[in-house]
Parts: sequence; structure tokens; C-alpha cells
Amino acid sequence: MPLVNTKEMFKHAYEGKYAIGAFNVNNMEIIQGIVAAAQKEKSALILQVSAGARKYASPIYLRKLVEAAIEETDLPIALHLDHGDSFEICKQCIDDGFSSVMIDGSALPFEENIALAKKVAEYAHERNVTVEAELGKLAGIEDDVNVSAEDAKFTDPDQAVEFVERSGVDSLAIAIGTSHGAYKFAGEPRLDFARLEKISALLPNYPLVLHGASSVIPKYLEMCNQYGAAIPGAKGVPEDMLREAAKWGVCKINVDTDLRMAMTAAIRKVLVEQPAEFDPRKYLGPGRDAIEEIVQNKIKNVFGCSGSALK
Ligand SMILES: O=C(CO)COP(=O)(O)O
Ligand SMILES: O=C[C@H](O)COP(=O)(O)O
Ligand SMILES: [Zn+2]
Ligand SMILES: [Zn+2]
Repeated sequence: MPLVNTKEMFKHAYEGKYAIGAFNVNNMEIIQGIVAAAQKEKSALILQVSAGARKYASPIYLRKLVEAAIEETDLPIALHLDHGDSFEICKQCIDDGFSSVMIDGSALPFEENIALAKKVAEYAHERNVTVEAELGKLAGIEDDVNVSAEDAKFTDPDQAVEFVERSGVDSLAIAIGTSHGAYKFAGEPRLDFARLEKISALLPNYPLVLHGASSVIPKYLEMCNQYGAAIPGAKGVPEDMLREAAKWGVCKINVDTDLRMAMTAAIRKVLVEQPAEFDPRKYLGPGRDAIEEIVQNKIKNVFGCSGSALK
């Protein structure tokens, strides 16, 4: 099967109250680990490429690796640009064969964000490519958080409706308290579920997206630190909160940090325990296995999307 866009997979996810995992990819082992897990769970999959990944690996290499994954597995896979910040980068990825793009105009004023998203949506939709946009600002750990600061940054429900209607984008990333990276909460983890429920009620049947949704899995955080890393006090989004979010219209959950940490932990362990080893396959292989393990757990036990490839 060719690459698919996200339309069908989000429709089924919305109806089934589960979320599709969207995993950031940078190289072959990362792609293989994710795809092996999705294959075991018969899950639809979004593989996403950031501007940084695009620069590191080239979008052509990554697309060819994803094509290899489709050929080997026959899974429905969307290849998605993560955080495109201009019309030009979105156009480039669409022209390169991506099936989905994100235009992230969340730092722009509301009207400019709408205008940019609309321009990308028009170009994309003519080519059967789906578009994600973002409204609101993801939290940072420093914003440990009073309500008026939240109101200024988190997605305004009424604006979300206006944004979706006027831009025509296919999904919307919202800010309810998640943030990118390994340090998401200074105190107790907290997401603004009241806000999510309101947005979801105002946008029925509309897929929402959660960025910054890694859980910072204790096993791999500890393993990193045990084998020489210095990542003290990292904290992610608890898995039960992600399960809950999937019930309220969140159809896509983004994960990068957990992949990075799992792969790094496994590689560190080999390098420390086997100092004579210098065959890259001997550490990249375990890195790939660690990715497979955490992705399978997310698909099966957190996002609930096992079997979604068959729909
Ligand atoms: O949102 C992300 C990619 O767009 C990744 O978030 P994490 O840093 O929580 O993995
Ligand atoms: O949202 C950001 C993703 O984690 C991608 O990170 P990156 O820009 O370092 O590739
Ligand atoms: Zn993101
Ligand atoms: Zn279907």
C-alpha cells in the first residue's frame, strides 16, 4: 500500500476513542524499531520528520526508508512533517511525497496563523495531503503555573473553533499543559482537562493533537543515569493522562523524547558493559530493540490503537 494521509486513521481513532502514535524519526534503526512494534500490534502509524531530522537525514532518505517499511509490512503509514514553520518547507515536503504536514504558526498572531494555515491547507488538499496546525503555546517547566498565565498561553476553545473553520486544516494541536523535552513539570504533573473537554465539545468529530506527550519512562531514565548520563529530575506526562486525553478527541499523540531516551539508555549500557565493542550494530541493535519495546507498550497499553491497521 502507498503512504496514506491521516484522514481515515483519525476518523477511526475518533470513533474508537483511541489515539494514533506519531513518532519522530531520524535514522534507520529508529524507523525499524517503531515499525516492528506497529507490525506486532497491527497498528496504523504516523512517522514524523522535524526540520532538524530533515536536515540531518534528508527527507528523501527518510521517505525511502519509510517506503521500505511499507513494503515489508503493508501497514498504513503516514509520513508527516513535524513543526513546519513556513509555507515553503511544507510545500517542499508535499512535493517530496509526504502524505501529511504540520504548519506551526503558533508563535504568530491569530490572524497570521490562520492565513498561513489556510495557504498550506489549500496547497496540500489539492494533492491529497492532510494538514495539522497549532493554536496556543506549549507550556515550559518555568511556567508552574498560575491560571492567568495558563489563559494567556493555553488554547482558547472559542478561538479553536474559529481557527478550524477559517483555515480548513484537518487537525489541530492544542496547548493544555504539555511541553517538549524531558522536563515537563516542576511539581506534580497536571493537564487542563476541563479545557480539553470544552474544546472537544465545541469541535465534535474533529481530531485534536497532543504534542510534548512523552512520559519520560522511569526504566530508561534510570538506565541512562546508571550508565553515565546526567539527566536529573526529568518528568513526563503520566500514561493515564494520555489514555484519558484519547477519550476527548485527541487522535494523535506525539512522541520523540521517549524514543531518544530509550535508544540512548540501551546504547550507553552496551558501551559501558562491553568497552571492547566497536561494531555499531552491537549497540544500535539494542537501541532499536529498546525503541520497539516502548512503542509497543504505548500502542497497546496507552494509546489503545492496536488493530487500527485493519480498519
Ligand atoms: O511533540 C513532539 C514532537 O512534535 C515530541 O514531544 P516529546 O518531547 O514529549 O517527545
Ligand atoms: O518537537 C520537536 C521534536 O522533538 C523534534 O525535535 P528536533 O527538532 O530536535 O528534531
Ligand atoms: Zn511537537
Ligand atoms: Zn477505514
